Formats: sequence, structure tokens, C-alpha cells
Amino acid sequence: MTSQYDYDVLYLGSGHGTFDGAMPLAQSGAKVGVIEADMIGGTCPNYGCNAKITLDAPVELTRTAERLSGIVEGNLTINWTQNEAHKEAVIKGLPDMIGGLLNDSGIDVIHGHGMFEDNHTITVDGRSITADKIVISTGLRPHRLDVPGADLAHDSRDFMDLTTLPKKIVIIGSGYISMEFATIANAAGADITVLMHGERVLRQFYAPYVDKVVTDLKHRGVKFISNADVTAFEQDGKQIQVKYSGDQLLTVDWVLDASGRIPNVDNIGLEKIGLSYNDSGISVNDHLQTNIDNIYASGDVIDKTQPKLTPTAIFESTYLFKQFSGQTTAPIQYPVVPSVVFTSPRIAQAGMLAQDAEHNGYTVQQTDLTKDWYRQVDNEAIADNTLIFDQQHHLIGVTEVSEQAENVVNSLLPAIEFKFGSAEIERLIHLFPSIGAATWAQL
Ligand SMILES: Cc1cc2nc3c(=O)[nH]c(=O)nc-3n(C[C@H](O)[C@H](O)[C@H](O)COP(=O)(O)OP(=O)(O)OC[C@H]3O[C@@H](n4cnc5c(N)ncnc54)[C@H](O)[C@@H]3O)c2cc1C
Ligand SMILES: NC(=O)c1ccc[n+]([C@@H]2O[C@H](COP(=O)([O-])OP(=O)(O)OC[C@H]3O[C@@H](n4cnc5c(N)ncnc54)[C@H](O)[C@@H]3O)[C@@H](O)[C@H]2O)c1
Repeated sequence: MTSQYDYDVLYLGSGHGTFDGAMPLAQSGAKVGVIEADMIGGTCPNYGCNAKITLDAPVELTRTAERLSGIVEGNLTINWTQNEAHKEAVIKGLPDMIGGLLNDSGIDVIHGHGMFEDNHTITVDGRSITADKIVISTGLRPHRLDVPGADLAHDSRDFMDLTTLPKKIVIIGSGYISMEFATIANAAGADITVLMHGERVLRQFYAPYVDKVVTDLKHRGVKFISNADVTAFEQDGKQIQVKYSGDQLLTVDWVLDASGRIPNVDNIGLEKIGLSYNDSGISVNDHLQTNIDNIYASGDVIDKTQPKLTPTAIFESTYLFKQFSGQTTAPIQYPVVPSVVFTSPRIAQAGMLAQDAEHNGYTVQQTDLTKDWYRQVDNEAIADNTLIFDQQHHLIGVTEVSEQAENVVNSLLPAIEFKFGSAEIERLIHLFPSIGAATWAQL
């Protein structure tokens, strides 16, 4: 690489779109810098996946106890303040840990907001830093409703920092964050109303399975109002009035605006250098290269069809490492990318979606898993899956709603990605009894 610049590769943002690839790149001898305006490690460890799944752990426990009620005696409740404190304890060391790994790899971490000066220069607090190649991995930030009183609403990060759980919460939107946080807050005792933008909850997931989760949440007291067009928020003493759909009014203690997340493409000087982007993010070619030759993008900030998730960001930053270190010149080839919504039960999917299969002449195998003895061990009440096979009986898609849907889908990924036939499947011995054994017996 070159010595004309301060760095061979400079990353803007320090999330998974950066660090999983930046570390091996630095270890391979490249001079690497990482600029971060906020917390090292970005969204996932600090105010995304890791924080959320920690808050969810007691929800799972209470659900299991509920299913085994009569065998497990006593009424389990979630102490929110302790739950939040536990989440803090579990994740608070992550930025230092990731920062330490970056430093140990020989990477310079530069704190501050980065802005492009020219194609090879980023300015941080008046200091110009130059690089041969630059990777933009600035991620997403919460979309905020543009209505009067919008400042009275909060985002997912604020929710995860609540030390006391408000009694009455309204959640705007019905996507991933809305459903996961409705599940957690409802289980911890809050009164939840979901104001839906349209008619559908979790549009990316198979509607019949989503309906099962929504019906269950309704039984637990969560209210869903469809086609609720929020027009304003107003302070009403200690409470907030939410105006929607003309003259409809809701009075609540706390508002979670979960109306989506938007790419961090503004205020970083992209216009100045003529770098192409749109409302969905930065446009890249099949080498993750932008319209400016030496500038690449990675992670959620990319305008892409793949789900904007941590494993995708890891795959992209690792691909860029291989490209920059000369290990590959090939275009990026995404493997099957699974996704899961951590409701209780979960909905997970990978490969061909159940909603797309019927139109394509594939074999669609739908199973009511509540009839499976293994799922009866802890009285699973909602457990279904759809397996999709091609003409050669290779598994090409799976969608499942169940308590262990994420583990089922994880377990089946090799079968989909490597097109396992009966010869490979028969060679596998699974631990018994286990979800893997129960799952693979379905193939
Ligand atoms: C509440 C929530 C829960 C989630 N749960 C899951 C989950 O369970 N599973 C999953 O796979 N995914 C989940 N995600 C998504 C996951 O967090 C993202 O896909 C992942 O973090 C993307 O990584 P990234 O590096 O592209 O972006 P980020 O992690 O967002 O990192 C971008 C970084 O860039 C920094 N930055 C931005 N602009 C600048 C600038 N100008 N100068 C310097 N730094 C800058 C930001 O401060 C940030 O640290 C969740 C997201 C949220 C919000
Ligand atoms: N389990 C996971 O992997 C996980 C969990 C949380 C978040 N995430 C990531 O974070 C991203 C963002 O999650 P999210 O829930 O914010 O987004 P989302 O896209 O899943 O949901 C946004 C919701 O807001 C609604 N909406 C859009 N515009 C609106 C408006 N003007 N008024 C009211 N509602 C409106 C949409 O109809 C939708 O229901 C996800 O796409 C995903 O990439 C992943």
C-alpha cells in the first residue's frame, strides 16, 4: 500500500460494518484508522442487539414458567429497574473491549464527527486526515416523525435506558423495534398501544405467523390501532397527548417513535465530493465501491436488498478486508441471510420466503409443531413452520414461529446454503434430545 497518505484505509464509523474487517486488515500490515463520533462498536453492542436481548432474557423465562404453570409454582414478575441495571452491567464493558481490540490490532481510533473534505481527506474537529481508501460505515439513525411536539417522543435507545418503566406507553409503527419492545414492555407490566401506519405488522414476515404473535400480544393486553396517522404530540401535565387520524386522542406517559431508521448520509460532506446516495443509503457496485473509485461503503448505510442486520454488516466488512488485502477480486456474493424478530415466540426466516413459495411451483411443507413431542416438553402453544423444497428436494427456504425459531433457522442454514441432499443429511448425527434433532428430522 501507499505512504502518500496518513492511512491505507480509513473507516468512518466503528460498528460491525467496520471493526470485523478493520482488525484483520490492520493485522495483515495495513495502516488503518477508525473515526467514531459516539460509542465504539456502534449500534449493535451499545443500543441495539446486545442491549435488547439482555432485556428480553427475563421475558423468555416468564413465558416458560407460564407454559409450565402448575408444575412451576408462583407468579414470576419482572423487576424493570433490576432488568435495566443488569443490561447495563452486561453491555457497559463492550465499547472498551472493542476499542481495546482495535488498539491491539494497531488501529488508530479517532474520536469525533468526520466530514469529507475531498476524496482522500476527512476532517475531524478541524484536523485533516488522509487515506488511500475510505470506507463509509455510518449506519442508520432513528427516523423521527415530522409533526408538532415531535421532541416529546423517544427512540429505541432512550427506551433501553429507562430506569423506571412508564405505566402507559404508545409505540408508533409496527416493525421490528415496535414488536420487540412491545413484547418486553408488556411482559414487564406496561400498558402498550401500537399505532400502526397501515394494516400490517412486520410486513417482511409471513402474515399467518405474524397474526399468531399479534393475537397472543392482544390476549396479553397490547392494543393495536391500524391506519393511525399521528398528527401531533402535546404535553398534558406529566403526560403526553397523542393526536392521530383526525380527532382521535390518546393520553400516555411515554412515546416510542419506532417509525423506522434512516441512513446517516447527511452532514458528512457527500455532496461536496459528489458521492451518490438516495433515501435508502449509499449506492455501491458489486465490490461495495461507490461512484468514487477509492471510496467504499459497508453495513447498514448501503442501499441494498439484503436485510440491514449485524451479520450482513459483518459479512460486508470482512469481504472488504479480503478485497483490500488482495485475497479476492471477485464481486461480493452474499450467502443466504436469515432474519428474526425477537418477539415471544420469535419469527425467523431464511432463503425463499413462505409468502413467495406458492407461486413458484416448489414443494411447500407446513407443519403444526405443537404436535411434535419435543415442543410438548415445555407446552409450546404457538409453533409452526414452513419448509420449502426445490424439485430435487433441496431445502431452499424456512420460516418458523416458535420459542426457538432462531435456533431452528440457524441450524438449517448449511442445508440451504450448501444444497444438502439426502446423502449429506443422512451423514449427520444430532445430539438427542435437542431442537437440532427435532428440526432435521423434518427434512
Ligand atoms: C434497537 C435495535 C435492535 C437491533 N437488533 C438487532 C438484532 O437483534 N440482530 C441484528 O442482526 N441486528 C439488529 N439491529 C441492527 C444492527 O444494530 C445493525 O444492523 C448494525 O449495528 C449495523 O452496523 P453498522 O456498522 O452498519 O452501523 P452502526 O452499528 O450503526 O455503526 C455506525 C457508527 O457510525 C458512527 N457515525 C455515523 N456518522 C459518523 C460520522 N460522521 N463521524 C464519525 N462516526 C460516525 C455512529 O456513531 C455509529 O457508531 C438492531 C438495531 C436496533 C436499533
Ligand atoms: N431482530 C432484529 O434483527 C432487529 C431488531 C430491531 C431492529 N432491527 C433493524 O433495525 C431496523 C429498524 O427497525 P424499525 O422497527 O425502526 O424499522 P421497520 O422498518 O422494521 O419498521 C418501521 C415501522 O414504522 C412504520 N412507519 C413508517 N413510516 C411511518 C410514519 N410516517 N408514521 C408511522 N409509522 C411509520 C412502518 O410501517 C413500520 O411498521 C430494521 O429494519 C432492522 O434492520 C433488527
